[in-house]
Amino acid sequence: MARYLKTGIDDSAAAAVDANVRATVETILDDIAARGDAAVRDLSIRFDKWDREDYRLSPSEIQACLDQLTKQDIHDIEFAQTQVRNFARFQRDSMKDVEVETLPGVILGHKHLPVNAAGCYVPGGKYPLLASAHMSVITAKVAGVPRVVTCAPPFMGKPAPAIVAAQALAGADEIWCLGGIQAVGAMAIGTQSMAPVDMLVGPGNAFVAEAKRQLFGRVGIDLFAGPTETLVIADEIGADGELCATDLLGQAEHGPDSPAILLTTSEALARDTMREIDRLLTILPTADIARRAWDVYGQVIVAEDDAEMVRIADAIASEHVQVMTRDPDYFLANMTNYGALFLGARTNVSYGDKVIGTNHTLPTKKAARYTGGLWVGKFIKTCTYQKVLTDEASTLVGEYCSRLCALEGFAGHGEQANIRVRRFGGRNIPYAGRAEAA
Ligand SMILES: NC(=O)c1ccc[n+]([C@@H]2O[C@H](COP(=O)([O-])OP(=O)(O)OC[C@H]3O[C@@H](n4cnc5c(N)ncnc54)[C@H](O)[C@@H]3O)[C@@H](O)[C@H]2O)c1
Ligand SMILES: [Zn+2]
Repeated sequence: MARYLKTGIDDSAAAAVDANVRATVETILDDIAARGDAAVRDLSIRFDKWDREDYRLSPSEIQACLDQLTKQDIHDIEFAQTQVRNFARFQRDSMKDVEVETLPGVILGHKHLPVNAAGCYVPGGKYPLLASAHMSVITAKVAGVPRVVTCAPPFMGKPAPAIVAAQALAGADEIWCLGGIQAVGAMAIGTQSMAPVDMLVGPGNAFVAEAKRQLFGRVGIDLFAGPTETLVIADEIGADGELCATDLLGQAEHGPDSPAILLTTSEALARDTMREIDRLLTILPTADIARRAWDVYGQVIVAEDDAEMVRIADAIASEHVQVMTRDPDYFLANMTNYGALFLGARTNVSYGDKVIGTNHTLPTKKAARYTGGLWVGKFIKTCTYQKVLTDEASTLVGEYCSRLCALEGFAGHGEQANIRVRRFGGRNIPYAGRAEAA
C-alpha cells in the first residue's frame, strides 16, 4: 500500500476554485458575444491595463519586435522551431488518406482536411511563453491550415518581443496582442474587427482553459490544456534528491496552481527530495510562485514497487510524467494515462517545453484519460466518402438497406433504397415496401 509523506489540496477545495472560474468565464463570454470589440477593449483594460484602438499588430510593430532580439535569440528560436516542424511533418506523414473496395463495386474512403482557420493562444501572463507559438502556429501550418490567427497578452505593458518574433517566424497570418478570456472569446465568437476561427488551440491559465471548454461546440478545441502538472517517478538507481527536486520545482514555477508530485519506491529518496526542495526554494529566483504551488498542490507518495507506481500514475493521469528509475521503458510499456513521457535522467520536461520537438500543449486535470496532446492531427478532419460503381452493388446494398429500414420503421429511408433497387436491379418493390430476401 502506498503511503503519502505529503498530501496536496483536497478535492472539494479544488472544485470551489473551478466553480468560481466557470462563473467568471461565462459572464465575460456573454459580454463579448453582445458587445464585440467594445467588450474586448474594456476587458483588456481591466485585466491587462492594455488599451488600444486596434489590437492587431501591424507589420512594422512585428518588425520592431524582431529587431529587439539578438542574432543568438533568433537562432535559438529558429532551432526550436525546426525541431517542432520536423517532428510535426513526420507525424503528418503518418496520417494516410485511404480508399478501399469493401464489396465488389463499393468504394469507401477517407480524406484528411485541415480546418480553414485556427486561433492559437500563446500564454504570457506570468512569463512570455514564446515556445507556445512554435507548438500551435507551426503545427497548424504543417497541418495545412490556411488562416492562422494568434493571440498573446501584453507583457509588462506591451507586446512581448520574443513572443511576437516566435509567432511571426512560425508563420502566423494575424498576430493580435490580446490575453485571457477576451483573446479566445474574440477568436471563437468573432468581433467587428476579427473574423471568427473554426478551432481554438493552445495552453493557458485556468481562465483560458475554461473559456476554451465553454466555447467548444461553437468552435472545435484541441484539448483541455490548463495549469501545468508534473509527476516525477523515480527510484534511488535512476535519480537522486537534487535531480527530483529540480524537476519538481522547475514545473511548479509555472504558477501557484501547478501540481508537482513525486512518486517513488524509496522513502530515503523521498525524504532527500523534500530536503532538497526546501534548500532550492531559498535560491530559485522564481521560488515565490514555486513555493506556493508546492505547499498547496505538492505531493510525495511512496509505493511498494514499479507495478504499484504504474497504477498510481495512471490514476493521476498527469500532464507530464518524468521517469527516472532503473528501467524507464517499463513505464513506456505499461502506462496508459499521461500527456507526455520523459524517459530517463538525460531528458526532462523542460526539453519538451522549449526545444526538443514534441508538442508541449498537453492535457491537464486528468484529460490524459481520453486524449493526447496537441499535434497535426488535431487540426485535421478525417472525412469519409463513398461511391457505388455498379448496378449489382447498388442493388445488393439496397436490398439489405430496405429491410433494415423497415426494421426501424423508417419508410422514407427505405424508399431511398427501394428506388435504386427498382432502377438499377429491375426489382419490383411496392412504394415504401420492404425488399424480400433473395
Ligand atoms: N497544459 C499545457 O500544455 C500548458 C503548457 C504551457 C503552459 N501552461 C499553463 O499556462 C498558464 C499560463 O498562465 P498565465 O496566467 O501566465 O498566462 P495566460 O496568458 O494563460 O493568462 C493571462 C491572462 O489571464 C487573464 N486573467 C488573469 N487574471 C484574471 C482574472 N482574475 N479573471 C479573468 N481573467 C484573468 C488576463 O486577461 C491575462 O491576459 C500556466 O498556468 C501554465 O501552467 C499549460
Ligand atoms: Zn513547463
